[in-house]
Amino acid sequence: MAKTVIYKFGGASVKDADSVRNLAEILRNRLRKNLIIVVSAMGKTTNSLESILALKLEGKDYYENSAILKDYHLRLCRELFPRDHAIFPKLENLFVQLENDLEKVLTPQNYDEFYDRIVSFGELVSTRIVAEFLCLQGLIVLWQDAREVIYTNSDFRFAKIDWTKTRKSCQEKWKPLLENFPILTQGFIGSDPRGRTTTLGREGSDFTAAILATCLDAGSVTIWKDVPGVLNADPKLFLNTKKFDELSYREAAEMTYFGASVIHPKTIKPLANASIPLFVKSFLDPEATGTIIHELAVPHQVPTIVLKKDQVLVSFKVTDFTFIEEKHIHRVYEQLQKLKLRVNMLQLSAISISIVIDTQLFKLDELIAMLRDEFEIRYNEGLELLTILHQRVEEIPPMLEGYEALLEQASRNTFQAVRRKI
Ligand SMILES: Nc1ncnc2c1ncn2[C@@H]1O[C@H](COP(=O)(O)OP(=O)(O)O)[C@@H](O)[C@H]1O
Ligand SMILES: N[C@@H](CC(=O)OP(=O)(O)O)C(=O)O
Repeated sequence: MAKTVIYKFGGASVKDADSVRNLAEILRNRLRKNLIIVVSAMGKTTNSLESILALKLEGKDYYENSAILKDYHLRLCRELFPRDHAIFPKLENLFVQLENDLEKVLTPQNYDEFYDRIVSFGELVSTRIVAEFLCLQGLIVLWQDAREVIYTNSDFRFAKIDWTKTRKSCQEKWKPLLENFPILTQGFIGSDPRGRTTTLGREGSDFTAAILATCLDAGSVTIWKDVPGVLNADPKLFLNTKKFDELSYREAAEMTYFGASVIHPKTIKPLANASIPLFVKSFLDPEATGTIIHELAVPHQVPTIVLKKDQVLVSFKVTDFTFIEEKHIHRVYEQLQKLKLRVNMLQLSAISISIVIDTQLFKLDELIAMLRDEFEIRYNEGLELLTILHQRVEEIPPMLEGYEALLEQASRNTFQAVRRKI
């Protein structure tokens, strides 16, 4: 029996009617049984839903924003479907459901759970539209709810996969279906033991593709992007980028760890463990080869630049004239763990611990509140974390021109700086 193949289409590949038509063209010659198509929310829908949530939390009127979001999806559908198509009442129902959910009580305490219920809507609506459009084109796919197979714990917004349960349900529920039809489903979402909607972390649809691939012993995963493949820097930020034809799992994992947003950081590990190749291909040039990520003995050593925005540098200084000891580091890390904050860069001096973390609503205030009795705490927001892998010395100064470097560190293979525009 043919192995399952997973395709993942992100927000950019379904951002407007032409993009959805393009997706259908990509599938026209590729649609087969044992294919899962994972689709994200359309365009910047997840960001829009986050803005609606932020307004609601501040007690402000979000009606205009939700009307704009509804109008965006409706306009897209009007370009794709005849006026009397069943997608229109379906869309209407989904938006009524969103409005009802938005009317419930939101507090900082239930924010994460509320967030997951609301933002998952982006994927639920996009998959309905794409599935209906494919069927209209004679490309028959089965719409399936990812929450019926992707099981997680209840860490809302950053839910962890229950691999045993997920594998079992993939094998029992979806494997038989795949023998007859391709399945189209949502990225990014799952459900907790109480059936509540969870999400896997922003940009988590790539990870969904990897989870499904692992649990269904797939032959490959292809993520369709608006770039020719994985490049040695983000082409939206840097000129003269070079495409990797192939990368080892390790190299790709390292790039994503430091923030190369082309692939979600959790995607590589499960695929590497199961030796499932990951293809990164362009939805704008689907016949081009793209990048293959697989086992590769010889690493590239090509200088690779990764830029992570929205960073905060926090320094914890001991106040009692002692020096930094293990117990201080332990205290800071303990609190970071409680808040589920990951350290992107760490530097120790005799009297202080400096960490760089992603900006996240409420979390910095909470961290400071937890540790202010033990340390003198300072922080700088709105920073960028620059990482250069396989750096050449002459490449570093131009990267810092026009910037103030607040923190720098280098090893043989990696240079990092936290920078801010002067
Ligand atoms: N090293 C890199 N190689 C290619 N693209 C990169 C790299 N680093 C960042 N990117 C960015 O990743 C984007 C594609 O990822 P993303 O926008 O998350 O796709 P989607 O949401 O459609 O899945 C590209 O448009 C590019 O700007
Ligand atoms: N829609 C979610 C999940 C996702 O992965 O989206 P994309 O594939 O467009 O990065 C997000 O924006 O976070």
